[in-house]
Amino acid sequence: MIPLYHDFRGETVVIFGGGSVGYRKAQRFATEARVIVVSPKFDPRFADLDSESIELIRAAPAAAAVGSWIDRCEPALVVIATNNTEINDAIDTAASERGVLRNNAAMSGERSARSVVVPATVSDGPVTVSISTGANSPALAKYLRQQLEGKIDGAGELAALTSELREELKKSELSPQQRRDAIRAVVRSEAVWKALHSGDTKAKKEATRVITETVGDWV
Ligand SMILES: C[C@@]1(CC(=O)O)c2cc3[nH]c(cc4nc(cc5[nH]c(cc(n2)[C@H]1CCC(=O)O)[C@@](C)(CC(=O)O)[C@@H]5CCC(=O)O)C(CC(=O)O)=C4CCC(=O)O)c(CCC(=O)O)c3CC(=O)O
Ligand SMILES: NC(=O)C1=CN([C@@H]2O[C@H](COP(=O)(O)OP(=O)(O)OC[C@H]3O[C@@H](n4cnc5c(N)ncnc54)[C@H](O)[C@@H]3O)[C@@H](O)[C@H]2O)C=CC1
Repeated sequence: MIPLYHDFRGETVVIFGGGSVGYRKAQRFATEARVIVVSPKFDPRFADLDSESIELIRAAPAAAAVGSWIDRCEPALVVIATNNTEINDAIDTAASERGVLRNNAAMSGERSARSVVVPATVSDGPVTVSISTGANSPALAKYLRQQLEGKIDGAGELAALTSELREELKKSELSPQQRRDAIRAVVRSEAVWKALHSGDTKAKKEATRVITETVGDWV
């Protein structure tokens, strides 16, 4: 399996099943997408959710009706998380027939076309590290995520800083090779990471110094 990143802003995600798995996936996708959860019962934690992006629909669609629910919601992704195997299979088939991406939470192992896996994720700003065990061991994915938590602190800020520096470098006389060397030196610099971790404003100054050290005068 090859990981890809998908921008869900402005998109709809439909989740069938409002149990503990439906709740976790709803929280996750509501950070970007509009989320619709279809379920006859909801995990009590949904009542405390303060998110305008999540709509709860109390219904228990029959196997023959799930396709029309998908047609009405026009989702970018369908999450399959009911405790009813027959319904889960019917949703999987209906989404597949429509060419809609689906995340089947009730299934492990090999996937077919457009059947995607949700990885465990560690984020710092726009930087995300995702862990998948190829749909073999979710508990291991979670454990590895916990081990990585806190390890990428500062990466979000460094992404923003290097993005700014790349623009500045493009305006200089440096060759493309020199610009690449400069950016590579900045992201590897212990002094830059140290400045980011201490939360002061010296990171840009440090990065500028590292670039000069690497390629000479450039400003
Ligand atoms: C295939 C996949 C499909 C998908 O959902 O995309 C899938 C499937 C299944 N999970 C099951 C169980 C558990 N899942 C978790 C936790 C997570 N599961 C997630 C992803 C995935 N789970 C995908 C593979 C990802 C990969 O490639 O590694 C995470 C990473 C992301 C997320 O869902 O948000 C999230 C951790 C988030 C975090 O904390 O960072 C825990 C741990 C816990 O609860 O403590 C348990 C109990 C322990 C255990 O059983 O391992 C079962 C059996 C259900 C049953 O027994 O009935 C199935 C179905 C089956 O195996 O048949
Ligand atoms: N991917 C993952 O991380 C995990 C997946 N699972 C699997 O995911 C599924 C759901 O697990 P849980 O949330 O723990 O179960 P749960 O029993 O807490 O929730 C299932 C929900 O589905 C609803 N439901 C029943 N019929 C429905 C229908 N026709 N349409 C819509 N909703 C319907 C129920 O009312 C309930 O709210 C199970 O198949 C389980 O094996 C379980 C644990 C983790």
